[in-house]
Amino acid sequence: MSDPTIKGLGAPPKTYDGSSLRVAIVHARWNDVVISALLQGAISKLKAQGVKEENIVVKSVPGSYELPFAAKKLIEGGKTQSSNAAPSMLASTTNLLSLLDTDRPSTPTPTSQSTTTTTKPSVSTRPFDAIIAIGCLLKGSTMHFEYICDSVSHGLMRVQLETGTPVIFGVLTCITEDQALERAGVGRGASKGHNHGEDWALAAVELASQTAEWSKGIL
Ligand SMILES: Nc1c(NC[C@H](O)[C@H](O)[C@H](O)CO)[nH]c(=O)[nH]c1=O
Ligand SMILES: CC(=O)[C@@H](O)COP(=O)(O)O
Repeated sequence: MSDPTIKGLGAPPKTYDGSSLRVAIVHARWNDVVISALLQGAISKLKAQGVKEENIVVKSVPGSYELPFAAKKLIEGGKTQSSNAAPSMLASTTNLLSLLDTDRPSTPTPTSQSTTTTTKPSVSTRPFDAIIAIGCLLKGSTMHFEYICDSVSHGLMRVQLETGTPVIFGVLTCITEDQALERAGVGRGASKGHNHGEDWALAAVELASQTAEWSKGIL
């Protein structure tokens, strides 16, 4: 019998509160069985960490190759949306919110802020505190997989370093379908595996919370 594995994520130094955070998830649509499970895992865990539904924006792109570009545009769009939400414009936040609303039918459209006339900046138009980029790359018969894995991993790293907004690497790079299904918690064998979307949500809340403190010099 083999030794038990030592592999795995250690406990965080503290529990992070996501109630004031705004998070965007951008996901590819390739290999949708896996993507759907990862997306649901990420959304449920974000909510469990206190992130409000109206502060979770979900967008999709065709494939993983599109993720770095989309992540960067969402970060920029969140900043633009925030600066547009000046007090004089808050009466029409319905229009502003529609620019970056979820396109996933299962995630309801935010309504609670749509008629506000307060002069306090709305939490739903603040810049994104973190992005989760979700994709599932499966090895085929050509070098397509290798090129996309390489560009997407480097691209997402570059986006977070250039923008200062954490970008969570939620891209599975799998040789077999079973590897992908098990990492989405929907394995076909006796063990369903573990949904890594949940881990990515935890990473997003942790990095967003730490970044907010570190940026203010709270170390
Ligand atoms: N084969 C996979 C792809 N391929 C599509 C590319 O990501 C891209 O959309 C296309 O080349 C157009 O730019 N995408 C995945 O996410 N997963 C794959 O297994
Ligand atoms: C989109 C492609 O280039 C496609 O032919 C890749 O094929 P494979 O996934 O078998 O490498």
